[in-house]
Amino acid sequence: MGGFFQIVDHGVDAKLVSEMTTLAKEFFASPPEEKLRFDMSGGKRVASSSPAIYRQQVVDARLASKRILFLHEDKARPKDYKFSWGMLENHLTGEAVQDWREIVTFFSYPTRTRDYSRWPDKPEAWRAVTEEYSQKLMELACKLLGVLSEAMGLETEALTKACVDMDQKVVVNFYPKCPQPDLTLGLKRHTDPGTITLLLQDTVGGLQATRDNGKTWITVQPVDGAFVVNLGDHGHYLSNGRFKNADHQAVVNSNSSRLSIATFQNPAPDATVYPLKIREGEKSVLDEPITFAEMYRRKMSKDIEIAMKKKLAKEQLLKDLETPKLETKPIEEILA
Ligand SMILES: O=C(O)CCC(=O)C(=O)O
Ligand SMILES: [Fe+2]
Repeated sequence: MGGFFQIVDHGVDAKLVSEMTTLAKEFFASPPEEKLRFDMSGGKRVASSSPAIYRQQVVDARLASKRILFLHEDKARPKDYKFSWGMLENHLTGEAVQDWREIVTFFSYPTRTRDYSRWPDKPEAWRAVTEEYSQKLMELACKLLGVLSEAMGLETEALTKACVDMDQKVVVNFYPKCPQPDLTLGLKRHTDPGTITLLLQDTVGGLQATRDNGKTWITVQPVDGAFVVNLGDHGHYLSNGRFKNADHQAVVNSNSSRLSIATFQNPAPDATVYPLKIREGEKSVLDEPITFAEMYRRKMSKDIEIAMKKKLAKEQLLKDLETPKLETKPIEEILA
């Protein structure tokens, strides 16, 4: 289905997986102040040497506090509750950010870049469990990349090597129950930028894939103990489009909250992005080799462009609705 497959018997201990989810649920049940200590909205890695980035983070954290308080203070919700909380503005485009989710992120590889001060220290066991989980998932991801390399007719290490010093980021997504789920999304439609993603989802379900450009969406049914696997843009380019970068989104519902843990395997920022093999008669999906950082920059600016266009179209529509319509007839009809 649309670029996803699920793996069972993957060798990651079931106990480790259940500890990881239990601790994550405990974290999201903690008070907003506690969670905000680890706010990473904007997805930035903390660079302590860069005061500009640090300031940006403080601003983001304040914005996000509104978001989390809205979510948790039921008392503050008016009776005729409308979709009102997600209206944080993207400071670049003015587009409303409407994802109905909270996230916590662990930048876990390369290990030398780990900043434990940004890893939640509560629940206490979480750090050690996450360390083990991220290591096991790194191993599993490399195994999968080995199989995929062989499927491309390359040496087992080909895809891993192309990542140079592979990055890993663990993102824990918590989607609270939503009173009006049809007005929002847990996570807007996207493709993951990296090489390969391993997702652990609970039994609620909400991940959806498409293969007809968003006309229909198919739910990726939860399979107990399985990892949902998809390739990202980098995997797509390296395979010259043979492996699809899965187009997906997450929906929310009014009955229960949902938890998913996404482990993203990305190449190093300066790794080269270019097909590893171009089969006879095929054209390269890329005009020239670029770095992963450049690939990511292009993706982001394209996303911003699309968001801007949408915003302009919306504004135009509102303007059109305001202008009274004059009846128009061809001149011949009027003169006839
Ligand atoms: O929660 C999900 O099912 C999807 C998560 C996802 O796509 C992501 O974090 O990139
Ligand atoms: Fe994703």
